[in-house]
Amino acid sequence: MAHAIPFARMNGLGNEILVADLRGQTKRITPDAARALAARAETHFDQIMAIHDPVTPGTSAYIRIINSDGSESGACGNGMRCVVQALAAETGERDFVFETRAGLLEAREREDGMLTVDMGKPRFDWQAIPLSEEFADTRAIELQIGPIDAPILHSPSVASMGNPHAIFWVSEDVWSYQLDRFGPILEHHPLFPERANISLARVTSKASLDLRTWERGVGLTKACGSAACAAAVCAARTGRTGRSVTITVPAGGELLIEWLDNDHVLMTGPAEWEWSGTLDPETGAFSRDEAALETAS
Ligand SMILES: N[C@H](CCC[C@H](N)C(=O)O)C(=O)O
Repeated sequence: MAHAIPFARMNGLGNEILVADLRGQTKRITPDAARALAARAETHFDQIMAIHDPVTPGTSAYIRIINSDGSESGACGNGMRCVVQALAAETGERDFVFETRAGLLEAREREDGMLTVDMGKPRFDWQAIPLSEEFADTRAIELQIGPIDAPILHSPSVASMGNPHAIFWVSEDVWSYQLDRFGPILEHHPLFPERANISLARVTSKASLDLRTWERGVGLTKACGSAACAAAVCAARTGRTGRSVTITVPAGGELLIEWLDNDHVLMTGPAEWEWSGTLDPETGAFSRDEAALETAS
């Protein structure tokens, strides 16, 4: 591999993340490389967080977010926590300002090792999400799946956290719905010209909810940080919860989401390093570091 770059396999509450270091060079991870990495069990991922040199002065890095189908997103909460943990370990710094396609965001590693990312301000206007037709009130839009007179899922809240989200409120266990069947249909629904992340949320108290997500460009994942933020703000906005919510995700872990008075959404949770290696950003060929292999064997 002539052009190998370092990367780390990590996860954020089970959301499978590759953090790739492209600082100091102009190369980008190609969609083909992303799909090749996603197709192999060892490197199968939900998102690649590609760290590039900063573009805007005063920022720590520019982060490109790549889904497993090779498409790009403006936000990835779980991946951003992984980036913070990796860079904090490398530099000893705790506070960072990152730039993504969706703008600037601040993040930090706390003393207790938890990672907090300021996911910015949610957007609720229909053009920002975006929707393909006008809805004056996005707290509940007209969209349903199942029989017309007895829909299985209906009236989602929609929001943008830098990426599009639809949140369907359910009263049964989030596992009792066939999200693997409905997810792809709703992700590609004509109402969402840029497709959408589709979540099922069950409110369990005024300060907690269970969440399961079908991710745009990926499929079912074990957790989705930006969906957790979207679900929390939509829950607060519709009076289902207060503005501070603990979200339980399928892998069993928890994220704390706080919607501050200044409209910013803070997400706090863990990240975990699994192993490191090098990869070719053009082909996706990779190898694991020997030290990691020794530890694993
Ligand atoms: N796993 C991510 C979401 C990735 C977003 C992506 N699926 C899209 O919007 O295309 C998260 O923790 O926020």
